[in-house]
Amino acid sequence: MINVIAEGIFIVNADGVIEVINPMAAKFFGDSQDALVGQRWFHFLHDRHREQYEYIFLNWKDNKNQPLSHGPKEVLLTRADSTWLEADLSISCLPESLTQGSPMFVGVLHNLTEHKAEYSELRKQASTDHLTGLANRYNLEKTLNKSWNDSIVNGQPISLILIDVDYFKHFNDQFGHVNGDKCLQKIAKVIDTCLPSNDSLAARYGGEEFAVILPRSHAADAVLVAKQIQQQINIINFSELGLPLTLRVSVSQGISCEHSGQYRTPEALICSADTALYRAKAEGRDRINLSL
Ligand SMILES: Nc1nc2c(ncn2[C@@H]2O[C@H](COP(=O)(O)OP(=O)(O)OP(=O)(O)O)[C@@H](O)[C@H]2O)c(=O)[nH]1
Repeated sequence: MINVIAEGIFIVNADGVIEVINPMAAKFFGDSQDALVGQRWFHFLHDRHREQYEYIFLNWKDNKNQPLSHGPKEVLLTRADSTWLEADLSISCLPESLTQGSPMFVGVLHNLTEHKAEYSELRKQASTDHLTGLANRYNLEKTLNKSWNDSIVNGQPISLILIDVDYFKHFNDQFGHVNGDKCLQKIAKVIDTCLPSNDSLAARYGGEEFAVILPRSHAADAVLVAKQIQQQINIINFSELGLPLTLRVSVSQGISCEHSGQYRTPEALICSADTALYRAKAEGRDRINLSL
């Protein structure tokens, strides 16, 4: 039965030496069944887990109370060809009635590689805006909370820019929603290229509104980034979409900066940038307003 089962199964003695191994477990360990029998199974664990299991197995004989059986735990295998494989490992002590009194253990391995890849893809999708590829609002709020806490702990400033496309309804009405989407993609790309550091984040905040988090940045640094965004957006070319060569878009931007306890929460920082953005709109658009 164990030869056809889709999980990796191996049986080891009290020294951790493999006595029986099924084809799936042999595949996980990266060698033939014959070559694996007689080897200590924990030698195929990544350093991170090897010492722990070696210790448990080698001490088990002196301390029979030490629990060795456990349900699924994530481990990293270092296979015979030195590649890695992420797996769930369960270990159970076989009843003595089955092993003629000598202690034996059965290990069950479940390959996690596909789950991990799917999980990381799902995580990526859950935090990304599908139209622009920027971080979505959920990701923005999560990152802002983290950056905010880091800044407070380290006594560093943090700035936030809110960016809203000007007269975008007019753009959609005149050139169509599909071109509107392409325009948002171009704007997102520009904003992303204006980020000054790896820990800055550009996000789509909502419809035609974007946000930039600038950890370790004073207001003056944020103004420089906003100016760069303004200039680069002003020169976006839409001619390859078949739109007029002279077409120009602009954005209004509101900036807030926390540097010495002005704001009590990340939400207050967002509110303040929003008020500054509102003023930038009211003052005529295509401009940057700094919240004081
Ligand atoms: N194409 C497209 N349009 C969007 C999207 N999300 C929001 N919009 C449009 O963005 C427009 C926003 O319009 P308004 O809130 O009136 O703002 P505005 O026309 O940009 O004017 P101001 O912000 O005052 O300068 C609306 O027409 C929305 O339909 C989107 O994902 N794609």
